[in-house]
Amino acid sequence: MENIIRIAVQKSGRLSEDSLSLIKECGIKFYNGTGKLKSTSTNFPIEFLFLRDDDIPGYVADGVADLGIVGENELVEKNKEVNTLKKLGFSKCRLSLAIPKGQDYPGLSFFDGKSIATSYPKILGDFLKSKNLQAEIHEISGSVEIAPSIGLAEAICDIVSSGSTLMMNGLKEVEQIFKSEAVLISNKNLSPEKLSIVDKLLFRMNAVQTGKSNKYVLLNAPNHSLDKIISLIPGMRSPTILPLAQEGWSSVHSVLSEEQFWENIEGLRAAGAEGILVVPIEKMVV
Ligand SMILES: Nc1ncnc2c1ncn2[C@@H]1O[C@H](COP(=O)(O)OP(=O)(O)OP(=O)(O)O)[C@@H](O)[C@H]1O
Ligand SMILES: O=P(O)(O)OC[C@H]1O[C@H](OP(=O)(O)OP(=O)(O)O)[C@H](O)[C@@H]1O
Ligand SMILES: [Mg+2]
Repeated sequence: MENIIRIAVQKSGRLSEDSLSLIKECGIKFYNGTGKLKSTSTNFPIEFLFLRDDDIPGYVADGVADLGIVGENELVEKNKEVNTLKKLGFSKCRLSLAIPKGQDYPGLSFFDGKSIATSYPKILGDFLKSKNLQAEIHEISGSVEIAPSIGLAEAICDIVSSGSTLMMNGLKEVEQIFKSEAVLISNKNLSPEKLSIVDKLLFRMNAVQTGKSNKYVLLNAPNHSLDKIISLIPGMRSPTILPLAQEGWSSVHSVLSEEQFWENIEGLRAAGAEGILVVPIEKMVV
């Protein structure tokens, strides 16, 4: 079917919730009851396939799905020919080398001649090669952190986020070899009809992302400091200035990134701004 796109998302796991929230925030409605592996939106030409994340790059490369949401770690590991359309800013983690807590770590030479358990043999293999290290890679599909304690390997290479899984298993992180976040990928040969639907989806995703990274700021300021305040929070085109009922004061409305807000808050207060409100933005089209 040409007038509908198929997107592959993780069925259940670390990517699922944020992937589905993003799609819902784009105003796309669908049903995803437990156990249902396929679903069609009721208000956007998109069909969902709920899959294991390992299979998503391959399905998108083969054209079974037109789009997919997957971690960069899985994408690079599977080494499939797809386009990466967008970083999505969630499921941020890293792939790291870790060793038993009590071991001395002299640097990367530690791994020469050692055995390393991992679910990411390609990324690890490429890293070892780039450092001219010879190590034996033991590929296992999960619970990698257990490997050293059961004598399967002397070190591991696995996903780390907070580091608590490593700590609970008596390991310490010694090298970060890859940084990852969720990305939107697409098949390389989409028809013009499908590309036009993908463009509409990207437009919505950009509006959601831009909205999230910006804030709507309202404050009261004495009129004599308006020039200073406008220079600190210039906004999209320029701030809105409305007179307050009290003579000599104005309300200033502007849009700025959260970082800009924190960078400028002292300056705003020093210029006499008060009653400062910071409001989240749901969608923003620039
Ligand atoms: N602790 C974490 N914090 C943040 N992101 C993570 C974390 N663990 C994994 N991820 C990211 O989420 C992706 C999916 O992780 P998950 O643990 O759900 O995978 P899985 O167990 O292989 O799932 P599946 O059953 O779909 O194969 C990973 O490939 C990685 O990109
Ligand atoms: O540094 P941390 O915050 O502890 O996160 C890292 C852990 O998270 C992931 O597993 P997950 O909990 O998703 O379970 P899984 O083994 O089922 O993939 C990953 O495989 C690590 O084991
Ligand atoms: Mg998986």
